[in-house]
Amino acid sequence: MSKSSVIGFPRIGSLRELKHWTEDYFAGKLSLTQLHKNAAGLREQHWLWQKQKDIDFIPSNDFSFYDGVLDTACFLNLIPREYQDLGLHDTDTYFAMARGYQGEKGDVKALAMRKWFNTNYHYIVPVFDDDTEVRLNTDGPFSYYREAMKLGIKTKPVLLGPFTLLKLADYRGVKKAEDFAGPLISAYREVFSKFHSLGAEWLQMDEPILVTDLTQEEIGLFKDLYTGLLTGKEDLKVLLQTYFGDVRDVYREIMKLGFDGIGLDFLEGKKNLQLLEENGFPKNTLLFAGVVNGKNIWRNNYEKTRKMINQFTAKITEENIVINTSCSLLHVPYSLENEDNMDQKYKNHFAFAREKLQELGDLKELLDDQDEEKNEKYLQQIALRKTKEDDVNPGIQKRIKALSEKDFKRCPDFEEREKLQKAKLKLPVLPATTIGSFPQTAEVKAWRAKLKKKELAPAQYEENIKKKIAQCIAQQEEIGLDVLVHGEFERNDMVEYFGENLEGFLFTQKAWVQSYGTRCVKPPIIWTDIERKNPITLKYSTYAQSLTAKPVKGMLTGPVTILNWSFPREDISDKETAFQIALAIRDEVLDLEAHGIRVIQIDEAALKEKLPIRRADWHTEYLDWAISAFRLVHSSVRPETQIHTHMCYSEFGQMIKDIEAMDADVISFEASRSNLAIVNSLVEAGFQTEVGPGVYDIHSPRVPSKEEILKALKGMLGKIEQAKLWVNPDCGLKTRGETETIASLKNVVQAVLEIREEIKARQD
Ligand SMILES: CN1c2c(nc(N)[nH]c2=O)NC[C@@H]1CNc1ccc(C(=O)N[C@@H](CCC(=O)N[C@@H](CCC(=O)N[C@@H](CCC(=O)O)C(=O)O)C(=O)O)C(=O)O)cc1
Ligand SMILES: N[C@@H](CCS)C(=O)O
Ligand SMILES: [Zn+2]
Repeated sequence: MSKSSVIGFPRIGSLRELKHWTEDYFAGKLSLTQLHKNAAGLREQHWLWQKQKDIDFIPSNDFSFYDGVLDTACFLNLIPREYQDLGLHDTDTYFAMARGYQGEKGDVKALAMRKWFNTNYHYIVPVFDDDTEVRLNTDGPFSYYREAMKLGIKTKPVLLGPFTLLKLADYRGVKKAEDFAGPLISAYREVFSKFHSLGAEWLQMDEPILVTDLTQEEIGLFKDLYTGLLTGKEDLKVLLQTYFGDVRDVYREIMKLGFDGIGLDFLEGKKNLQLLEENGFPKNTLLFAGVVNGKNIWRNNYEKTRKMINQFTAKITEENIVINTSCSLLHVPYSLENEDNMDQKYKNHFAFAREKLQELGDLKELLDDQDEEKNEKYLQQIALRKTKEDDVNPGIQKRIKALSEKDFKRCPDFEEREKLQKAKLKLPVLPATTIGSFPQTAEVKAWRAKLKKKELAPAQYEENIKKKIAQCIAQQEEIGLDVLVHGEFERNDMVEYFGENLEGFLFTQKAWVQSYGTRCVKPPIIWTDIERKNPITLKYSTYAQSLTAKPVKGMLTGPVTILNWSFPREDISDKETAFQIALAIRDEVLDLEAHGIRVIQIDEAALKEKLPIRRADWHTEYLDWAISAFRLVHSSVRPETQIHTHMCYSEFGQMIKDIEAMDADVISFEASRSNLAIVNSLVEAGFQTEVGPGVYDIHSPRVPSKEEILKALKGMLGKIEQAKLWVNPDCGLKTRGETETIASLKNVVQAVLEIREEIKARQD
C-alpha cells in the first residue's frame, strides 16, 4: 500500500481569517483568548481536510500566527534581551519580535525579515547573543500535537531542524553557530523525548538549507548535530525533510546518518533522481518523494509522475515510497472551490492546496493499482493540456525574434547620463523620496471592492483615486520631499494590478498566499503570451505630475518581478515570458517619457527571488536573461530620463556586479533591518549607480525618530559619496497607517535638512 504525506499546509485561512483575527488583535478589537480559540478552529479544519483525503502523514506545528521560524526561536528561548525586558506576556513578546514595539513598555525595533529561500514568503531572522540560553520555552508544538490527538488524528509534528536554524540566524556577539550546537542538541533531544512520551510515531525535521552550496565545515556541523540527535532517540521515527532543490553536497552523508525517512524534492531538486540512482538508498528507510508541486498551481501530470516513481523502484521497494508534496503547501492558495468566477475550462488545469490533497490520493491509488481502467485518469490528464495555438500571440513572437543587441543597451554610459540628469533635475543634495505606494486605507480598499461588485461606477472610482492622488501630492510637498510619487492608490498589488491590465493573465478571487505575517498576495496566473494593449499607468502618473513642479516618479513593476510573483507557465521558459512582459513594460516606459515624466521607477523587488540556489547556476540559468529583460525595458529612453529601480529584502552579496549591470541610474533597497551590511558590500564592490538604502523599516508600525534616521544617514555618508546618496524608506508605504506615515516621513525630511545644513556649514 502506498502512503501519502504533506510537508505543511497553508494556515492563513482560505478567506484570510487568521489575518483578520490577528490584525483585530493588534487593533485591540479581539481578545487574546478569542484569537487562540479561533486559530484552534482553523487548525482543526486543516487537519480534517487532510484526514478526509486519507493523507497518511498529516503535519502539525505547521501553524503559525506570524512565522514558523519565529515560532521556533520562541520555542527554543531565542528571545533577545531587549524583547524580554519589555515585560510583555508571551504572545505580545512574540509579536514585538515580529513587528517591533513602541508603547508604554518601551521602544524596540523588529527583528530582521528575510526571503525564505526562493519564495515570496519571508521569515523573521532568529538572533543568538552570547548570553542566549537555549531551552524549551513554550508548549506550542506539543499542544498542537495533543490538540490533533483529541480529534483522533495522530500527526507528524514538524520542526525546523537545528542546522537550518543555525545557518539562517544572526549572531550578535562573538559566539558562532558551532557554539550553540551542543545546547541545541540537548534541547531537540528533549523535544524528541517529549514527543515520544506523548505517543508520536514520526517527527519531521525540516532542513531546507541542505539544498544550498555547503562547505566541508558546514557538512561537519550538520553531521555532528544529527549524530548527537539521533543517538538515543528511542523508537521515535525521524524524517529528514529537504525541499527547494537537491542535496548534491550531502547525499551520501544523509544516507549514512540513520534517519527513518528522508524527504527529497524531485521537482526543483534537479539532481536528486540522479543522486539516488548513482548512490542508492538505505534499506528500511522511507523515501518521502516530493512529486506534487508545492509551489505552482498546474495540475499534476500523473503519467509523468508515475514514470518518475517507477524509476525509484529500481532502488527502493514500493512499500518504502511515500508520495509527498515537493515543499510546504504554504506557497499555493487554498482551493479552487472559492473561485466562483473562474470558468471550469481554466479550473481544469489547476490544483491549489486542497486539490493537491486529492492528487496525493489519486497518485496513491494509481500506484497501488496500475490496471488500465484506473490508468484512464492519466489519459484524462494528458487530454487536459493546452495546445500551442491557445497560447501563442504571433505579434509578440515576432517582436521577440526581431530584438537585437541595441535593444539591451542604453546610451550614453552611466557617467554621462548622471551629469545630464543632475543638470536637468536640479535636485538638492541627498534627494528625499519614497518608494511609491502610500497607505492603502480602508476607504481606498472599499472603493475597489465596490467597483468590483459594480456598486461604484468606474468613472466615480477614477475620480476618487484622483482625489487621493491630489491629497498625496499636497502632503508630500508639505512634508518637503524632493521627488514625489502618485501613491499607487489604484493598485491592489504591484504585480496583480499589472497582470490585470495586460493580456495573457488569469485572475483569482480568493487565491491568497501568505507573503509575511498577516500580509498576503494573490499571484496572477500566466496563461498565454503577454501583450500590452493600452497604456496602464499613464493617466494617473501624468495627472499627479500636472499638480506639481517637482518631478513625480512614473511607477512600474519590472518584468522579472511580474514573472516571479505570478504563477508562471510551465510550457515555455521563464526567459521567454520575461521578455514578453519586458516588451509590454517598455511600451509603458516610453509612453510615460513621451508625456513628460522625467523620472521612472521600474521595481525589481523580486529580482533575487528566483536566483538559483546553487551559485554555479546563477548566470547560466537566470541572471543572464533576467538582467537582459530589465535592460530591454529601459534601453531606449532619453539620456536625461532618470531610471530608478527598487529591491526589497535584498542581500546582494556576490550579485553586486549584476545589479550594476541592470544599468539603472538610481537604486533603492532595504537596509534598515540589516544594519547597513548591504552598504558595506556596495562600497567594497565599487558600486557606481546612485543608491537609496532604506533609512527606516516600513514593515513595522514604529515611527522612527529623527535621531535614528540621522544616525543611519551618517553611517551611510561615511561610506557612500554624498553625490550618490538618496534618502528613502526601505519599501512602499501601503501597509502603514496614514498618521504614522506622515510622522515618519517628516522625521526623514527633518533629518535630511539637518544634514544638508551641516554639509553647507562645512563648505562655507
Ligand atoms: C512589497 N512586497 C510584495 C511582495 N509580493 C507582492 N506580490 N507584492 C508586494 O507588494 N513580496 C514582498 C513584499 C512584501 N509582501 C507584501 C505582500 C502583501 C502585502 C499586502 O499589503 N497585502 C494586502 C492585500 C493587498 C490586496 O490585494 N488588496 C486588495 C484587496 C483588499 C481587501 O482586502 N479587500 C477586502 C474588502 C475590503 C472592503 O470591502 O472594504 C476583501 O477582499 O476582503 C485591494 O486593495 O483591492 C494584505 O492585506 O495582505 C504587502 C507586502
Ligand atoms: N513601488 C512599490 C514597491 C514595493 S516593493 C511600493 O512602493 O509599494
Ligand atoms: Zn519593496
